Amino acid sequence: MTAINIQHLTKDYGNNKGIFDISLKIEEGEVFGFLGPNGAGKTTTIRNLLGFTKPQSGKATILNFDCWKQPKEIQKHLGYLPAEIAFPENMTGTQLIKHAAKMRGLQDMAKAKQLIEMFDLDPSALIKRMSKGMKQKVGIVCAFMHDPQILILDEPTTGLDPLMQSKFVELIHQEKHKGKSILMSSHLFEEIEGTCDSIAMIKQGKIISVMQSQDFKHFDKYTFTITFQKLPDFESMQTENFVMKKITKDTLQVVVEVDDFKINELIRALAKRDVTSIREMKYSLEDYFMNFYKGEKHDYV
Ligand SMILES: Nc1ncnc2c1ncn2[C@@H]1O[C@H](COP(=O)(O)OP(=O)(O)OP(=O)(O)O)[C@@H](O)[C@H]1O
Repeated sequence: MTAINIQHLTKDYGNNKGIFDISLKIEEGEVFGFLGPNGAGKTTTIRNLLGFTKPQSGKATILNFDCWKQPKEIQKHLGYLPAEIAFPENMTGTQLIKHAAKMRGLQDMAKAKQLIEMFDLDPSALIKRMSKGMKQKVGIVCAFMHDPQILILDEPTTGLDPLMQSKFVELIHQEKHKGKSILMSSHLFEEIEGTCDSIAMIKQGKIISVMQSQDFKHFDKYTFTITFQKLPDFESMQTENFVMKKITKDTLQVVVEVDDFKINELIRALAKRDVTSIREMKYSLEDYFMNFYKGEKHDYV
């Protein structure tokens, strides 16, 4: 069964802001990454799924329930982590978690306890005294504790330190293993690259591409900016068999792109020369997608 089905959804805020004719399908048991730069329309799409806003046209369903007309039915099966959590500040984390459980009629707090331990959270503090990361952990407990079939997570690792981010990835793997359907938004490719079965990219309110994991997992290129000490080394490097993306004589700098299987070759080439610095450049989201679509597929618009 399709877990989340978005068909031709449009929410136009004017001035080209909003989402326009968005269609996406997330199948049962699938982890789906929703990627896009700031302001691209990720939260707007998610707010429509939650039934918070009415689309001007199109339709979204979760487990075949209409997101706008049947949000209560959906709630029973849904865990939601908002991008910006607005908690009542005068409660402690424990009170809030208990309150959220009561609202859901949840008796069994075993999973909540397990999550609190996993994320090393002390929920006894007042929420207004909590750091952003601690609040995020409380949000994660509330989103996952009732073991929902569907999870919608809006920028879930915001505020988490690297250790906690990797715990979060572990949690996603556990939930996926149990057959949960997960929609996860992010503006960081690396964040969802390792967890998602599919990734959709949204830009200026439109879906510009959808990729399956077998496509993006095979994309392993690295880009390095290398600075040489001496002109002859800088010049001779250009005769080596590497893709030079940029050559700057003034600074004796080259930008080299290599496939992961050619890394050793690059190291050998550099060992012969006097290098003053080498820096790996992270691909931007768009670079990843643009590279992927170069040559192979042409549905990039
Ligand atoms: N209620 C609203 N009224 C008017 N414009 C809005 C409203 N909500 C969102 N927008 C605009 O719609 C666009 C999409 O916003 P949205 O919050 O969906 O982006 P996002 O992809 O979630 O971004 P971010 O990564 O920054 O959270 C933005 O230009 C935003 O300013």
